[in-house]
Amino acid sequence: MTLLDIRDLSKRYASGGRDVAALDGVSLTLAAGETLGLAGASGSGKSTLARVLTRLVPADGGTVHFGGEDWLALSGGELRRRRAKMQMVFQDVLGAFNPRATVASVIEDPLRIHNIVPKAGWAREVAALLDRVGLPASYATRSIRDVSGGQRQRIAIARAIASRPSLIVLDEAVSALDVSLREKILELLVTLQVERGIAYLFISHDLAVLAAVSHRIAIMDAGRIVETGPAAGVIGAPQSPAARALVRAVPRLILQKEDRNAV
Ligand SMILES: Nc1ncnc2c1ncn2[C@@H]1O[C@H](COP(=O)(O)OP(=O)(O)OP(=O)(O)O)[C@@H](O)[C@H]1O
Repeated sequence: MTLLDIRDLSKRYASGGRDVAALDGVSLTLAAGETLGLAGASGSGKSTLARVLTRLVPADGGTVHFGGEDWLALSGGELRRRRAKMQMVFQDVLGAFNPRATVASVIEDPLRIHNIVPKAGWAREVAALLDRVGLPASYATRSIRDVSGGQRQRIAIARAIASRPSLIVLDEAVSALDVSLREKILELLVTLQVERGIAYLFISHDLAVLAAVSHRIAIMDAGRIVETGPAAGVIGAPQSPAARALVRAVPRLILQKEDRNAV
């Protein structure tokens, strides 16, 4: 079942006298429960796509249907309500939080905003979500600034799944972590996906990361999707110059991993 249908999305930026087509006719689909890996060189438009999809910046043209709804046409209270279903995890998104914010308050936000459980149930729900991402319930009272980078990403994932989304957009979500932490977070994400049927748009400049989690991979270059296919195909036999350059940058051993089964 198609969950996300992106058609001909465009976004231009004018900066310093330059006019940049950050998104230049991007079309992609994502099935329920699927991971689509999105790779591309720096500046190819990956983060712009994440920001347009999550409604942080407006598109100039094109359409997005999410769960069958005209996603870019939603506004106000309707958009706020529907946002429960599309969450995001960016690179250290919680690092920008108020240093006095507690872990509990960060995870309670979506419970409150989306009215997931009544206030009396928040503490129990926060404890369950922390447990689900591998952290003790005692972390709830810590300040968000007093936890490590890896723990912060676990908390960001707990916050993202709190509103029971059908899609999570992850933009370089594991890029700041060292290799062993990164693997653990990727395992957690795959387990959560299997348990809850969540689809991921998984953005990374690192094909080795995408090889580990993606069912399909799309390659971006200069605001365009230049290649899409099953992960094993794109990595094993890249067709476009952009995909070939990304594959060349990854050690051979890592790419010998088995492809994830198609959903
Ligand atoms: N707010 C902005 N103002 C002006 N130009 C921007 C802005 N955001 C992005 N761009 C430009 O749009 C293009 C795409 O940028 P984007 O950040 O989406 O690429 P990216 O693939 O995510 O890169 P990276 O991997 O380095 O994050 C780049 O040329 C960038 O300079």
